[in-house]
Amino acid sequence: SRGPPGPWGLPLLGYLPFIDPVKPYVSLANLAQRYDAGIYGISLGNVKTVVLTDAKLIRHALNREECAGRAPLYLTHGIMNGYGIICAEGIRWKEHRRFITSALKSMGMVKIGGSRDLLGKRVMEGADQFVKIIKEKFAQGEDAIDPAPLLSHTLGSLVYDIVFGKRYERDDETWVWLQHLQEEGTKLIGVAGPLNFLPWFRFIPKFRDSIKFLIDGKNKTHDLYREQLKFYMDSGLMGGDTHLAGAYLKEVKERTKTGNVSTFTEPQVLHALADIFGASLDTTNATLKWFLLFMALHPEVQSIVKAELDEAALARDERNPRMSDLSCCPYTEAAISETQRLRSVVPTGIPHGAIQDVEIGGYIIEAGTMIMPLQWAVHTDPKLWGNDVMQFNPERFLNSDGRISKPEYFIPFQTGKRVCLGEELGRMLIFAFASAVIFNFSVSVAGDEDVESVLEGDCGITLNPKAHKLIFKPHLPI
Ligand code: HEM
Repeated sequence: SRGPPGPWGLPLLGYLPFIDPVKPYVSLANLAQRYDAGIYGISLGNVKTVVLTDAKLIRHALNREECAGRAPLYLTHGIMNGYGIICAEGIRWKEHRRFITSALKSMGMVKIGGSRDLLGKRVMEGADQFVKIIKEKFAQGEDAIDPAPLLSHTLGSLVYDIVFGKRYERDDETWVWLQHLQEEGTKLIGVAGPLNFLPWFRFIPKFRDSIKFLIDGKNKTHDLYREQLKFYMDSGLMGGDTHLAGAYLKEVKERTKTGNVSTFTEPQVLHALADIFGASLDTTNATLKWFLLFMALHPEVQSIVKAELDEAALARDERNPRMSDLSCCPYTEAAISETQRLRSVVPTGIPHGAIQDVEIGGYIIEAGTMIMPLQWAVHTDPKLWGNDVMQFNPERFLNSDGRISKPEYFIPFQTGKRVCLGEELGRMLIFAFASAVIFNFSVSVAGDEDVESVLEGDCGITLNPKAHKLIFKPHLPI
């Protein structure tokens, strides 16, 4: 048996010292150019890693049961202890993946049907909040605005409502605190951070503090969620099919009655709800920040999107976009896809772990190996996308009759056994905010921004643009 080829590393550290800590995905993608099969092996500290950069191999590997585990990372296994859904494996993962998928369907995360319309309307109303706040700011003479905190609040409270059935006011102390934890947490938990690979790093003060922050944060947020669940149980108000917390409580009640609690225990439910909140918010938030930035930098694209949205609204004789417009606004959808391609929000991909030895691309991957589907390499490969691969060009997602066309090697949600289970909700959230903003405002970059640097971004678990301000000019007088 032989493993995939790869570079030599140092004892203990492996290849880690040669990876740019700011842009690990770029180092890993550059390294791929030495190994033309689209697969190579490296050691990251004590974690054996196989990096996949070929879309076909990625599709093949992520479809295999043997590759459906998670990587043995300290931050995921050490902090989450295998609870929840993102880090779970085996029976726990299967039960909760099935449960959450079906609960989200009942809440309206379906491609067609009446419940989708309800969820669509709810999501659109969440996006209107964003528009409303920007208009207020504009009326007060504030023209250059940092979109990040406003997105974090409006998108965040919408997602919180979907998961926990509650909305917070913008200045609520608990809510401000929760947003802060969420943001700092995702910064600290970078997939390629050294803590994951060198467990002894946790004795270094800086890292010890990060871990303390993460664990304290986890415990305190769980206290908050537990209180919310207790309220629903005591009051019997489980919220119909309007939030995931209620769905979980009903399931637990049912299972307790029939003596089949299985993995539906309190810590598991808390971790699962926290996972869904984080997984939906961080990814859509980062995507929207990139989208608004690209719109601001490409006025010609922005005006085509605006015209398309106008036409769709006009056809319905209405003054605002609707979720159903997603199916008749291919250019807008293409602009969103192009955003997801040019700035993969999880550039290293969310790694898997091999549960058993498995052969991929003619090489043996041993049980316990981390499998990294390097989205960045696939999404910036000139052999797939052409020489203008680093340019923002939505047209590459349109076919000759103007319809949306997404190639198989476009994998922002990954593929296979653990493919993002919230893809449809993610698409709805992004379309709602993207369409509401472009419909209402002309967006441009504030004059004094260092665009190059903003575009480089900051990479934690997700890749976000660096802080920046945009100018939102209402299309209609307000
Ligand atoms: C732009 C939006 C989003 C992007 C780019 C995105 C991307 C991803 C990726 C790359 C994965 C890893 C899949 C794998 O391991 O093979 C993932 C997993 C996951 N996503 Fe999303 N996601 C988005 C939105 C959402 C939303 C809205 C939800 C809410 C339900 C969600 C819930 C999850 C969950 C629970 C997992 C773990 C699945 C598992 O381990 O079985 N995501 N997502």
